[in-house]
Amino acid sequence: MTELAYDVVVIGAGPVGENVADRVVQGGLTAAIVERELVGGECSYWACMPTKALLRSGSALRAARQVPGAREAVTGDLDAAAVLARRDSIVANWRDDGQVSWLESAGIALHRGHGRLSAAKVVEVTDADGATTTLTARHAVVVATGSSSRMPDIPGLRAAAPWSSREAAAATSVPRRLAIIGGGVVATEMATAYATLGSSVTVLARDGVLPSVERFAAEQVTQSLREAGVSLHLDAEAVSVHRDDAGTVHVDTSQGERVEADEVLVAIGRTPNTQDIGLDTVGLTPGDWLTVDDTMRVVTVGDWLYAAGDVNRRALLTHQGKYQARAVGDVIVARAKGEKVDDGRWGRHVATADERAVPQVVFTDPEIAAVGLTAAAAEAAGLRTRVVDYNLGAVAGATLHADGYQGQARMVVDEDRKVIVGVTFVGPDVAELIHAATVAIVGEVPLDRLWHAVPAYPTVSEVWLRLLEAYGR
Ligand SMILES: Cc1cc2nc3c(=O)[nH]c(=O)nc-3n(C[C@H](O)[C@H](O)[C@H](O)COP(=O)(O)OP(=O)(O)OC[C@H]3O[C@@H](n4cnc5c(N)ncnc54)[C@H](O)[C@@H]3O)c2cc1C
Ligand SMILES: NC(=O)c1ccc[n+]([C@@H]2O[C@H](COP(=O)([O-])OP(=O)(O)OC[C@H]3O[C@@H](n4cnc5c(N)ncnc54)[C@H](O)[C@@H]3O)[C@@H](O)[C@H]2O)c1
Repeated sequence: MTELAYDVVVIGAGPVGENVADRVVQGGLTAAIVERELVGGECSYWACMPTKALLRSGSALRAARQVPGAREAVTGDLDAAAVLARRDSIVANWRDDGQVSWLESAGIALHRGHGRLSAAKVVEVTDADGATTTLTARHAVVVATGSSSRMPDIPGLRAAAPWSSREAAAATSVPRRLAIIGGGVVATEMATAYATLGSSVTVLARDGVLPSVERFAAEQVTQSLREAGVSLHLDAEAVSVHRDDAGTVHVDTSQGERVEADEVLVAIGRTPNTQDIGLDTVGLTPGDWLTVDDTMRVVTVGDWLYAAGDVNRRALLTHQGKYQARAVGDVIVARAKGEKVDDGRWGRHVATADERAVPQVVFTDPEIAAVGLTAAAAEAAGLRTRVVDYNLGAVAGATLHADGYQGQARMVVDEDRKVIVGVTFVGPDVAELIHAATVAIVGEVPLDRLWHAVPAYPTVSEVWLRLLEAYGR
C-alpha cells in the first residue's frame, strides 16, 4: 500500500473538482484529485457537452429554415450519422487525455481509482487492479463526486434495461421509437434532440412539462414539442414496464394507455454519488446529499470536509458548481494560511448567487433562458413584486433574426427595492441574452440606472428597453 500526503485531496474530477484543485494550487497549496472514470466528469462526456452537441445541428437547421434566402439553400434533412459523429468528436471520443494534460500543467496530482474516506482527512483510493493508495490531507478533503440518474421503483423497469441520461447522451444510433419518463430539463431536451434526429418520441410527464420554469415558457415549449410530433402525455405516470423477446418496450401508464418503444429513457432527477465514499467513517449517512454552510463546509463533521457541485444539491448546474469551486478552493487556502475569511454576503469565499441568481438555459426548441426567481417563487418568498411581460417577437432585432419569430420575456421586479429579482426569456436563440439579466440581478442594479444601459439597435436585447418602457419611468 502506498501512502502520500497533500494539503488538499479532492474526490471527483468533474468540472467542480478540477476547479477546486486548480484554485488550491494557484493559492500555493498542493492538491491531489481522485477520479474513478474520466477526468472531466459527467458534464464533459455524458451530460452538458454531448447533449448540447445532439441538439445544436437541429437548432442550426431550424434557424436557416426561418430565414428566406437561407431556407432555399437547405435541400436535405438532418444527417443523423454526422450529428452523432460531431458529438463523438466534442466528447473527444470519451478519452480524457486532454483534461489529464491540463491537470499536469496545472500542477495537480491525479490518482485514478475509487476514492473513499476512511477516517478524518484520509482518503483511500482503490484502482482498477484493486491496489490501494492512502492519501492524507493536511488541511481539507473536498467531495465533488457529482450525481447520477435516479431510477424509480417501477415494476419491470430495471429488467427492461432503461436508458439513463448517459445512454441518451452517448447513443450510437437513433431509436425508431423513444419513450421518456419525466418532464424536466433532460426529458424536454432529449425529446427535442431525438425528435429532430428522426425518432418517434413519447413523453410521460407526470408533473407536467418543465414544472419549475415560468408557465408561459413551458407552454411554448410544450406547443413546439407537439408540433414536432412528440406525443406528450401530461399527468401520466409509468406504472409498469416490460421489454418483450423482440426487444420492444411496453410502458403501461396510470391513464390506462400502453406506449410501445424501442428504448425507454428515465429522466426524473438525480441522486448523489455518496453511497460508497466512506461517509459512515465520519458519522454521515451513505447515499445522502451533503449539507454545507455558505463556504461549502460540511459543518457536522468538523472543519476539514467540504462538498461542492451537484453533491451538495444547491444548484445542479456546471457553471454554478464551478462558481462554488472557486469559493471553496480560495477559502481552503485562506483558512490554511490563517488569512481572513471573506464569508459575508457576496464575499469571495461564499456562493451567495446560489440563493437567488442561478442562471439556466434549457436548450429546447425554442430555448428557455432564465435567472433568479419566477413570479410564483418571488411571491412565495414574500416579496412585493410587479411582473412585466413583453412579446419578444415584436422587437426589431427578432423580426430580423427569423421570420415569424415567436417569443416572450418576463421580468419580476422587487417593488420595495426597485430591482429585478427574476428574468425569463423563451424564444429562438435566447440563450445568449441571459447573462445581462444575471448581471442586473447580482449587481442589484436599480431600475432607474438600467435606463442608462442602452441596448444596441437592432438586436433582440432591445427587449430590455421594451420591458423598462412597459414598467414605466
Ligand atoms: C443530461 C444532462 C445534461 C446536462 N446539461 C447541462 C448543461 O447544459 N448545463 C449545465 O450547467 N449543467 C448541465 N447538466 C448538469 C451538470 O452535468 C452537472 O451539474 C455537473 O456535471 C456537476 O459537476 P460535478 O463536478 O459536481 O459532478 P460530475 O460532473 O458528476 O463529476 C463527478 C466526478 O466524480 C467522479 N466520482 C464520483 N464518485 C467518485 C469516487 N468515489 N471516487 C473517484 N471519483 C468519483 C465521477 O466519475 C465524476 O467524474 C446536465 C446534466 C445532465 C444529466
Ligand atoms: N440545460 C441544462 O442546464 C440542463 C440540462 C439537463 C439537465 N440539467 C440538470 O440536471 C438535473 C437533472 O435533470 P432531470 O431532467 O433529470 O431532473 P429535473 O429535476 O429537471 O426534472 C425531473 C422531472 O421528473 C419529474 N419526476 C420526479 N419523479 C418522478 C417520477 N417518479 N415519475 C415521473 N416523473 C417524475 C419531476 O416532476 C420533474 O419534472 C437538473 O437538476 C438540471 O439542473 C441541466
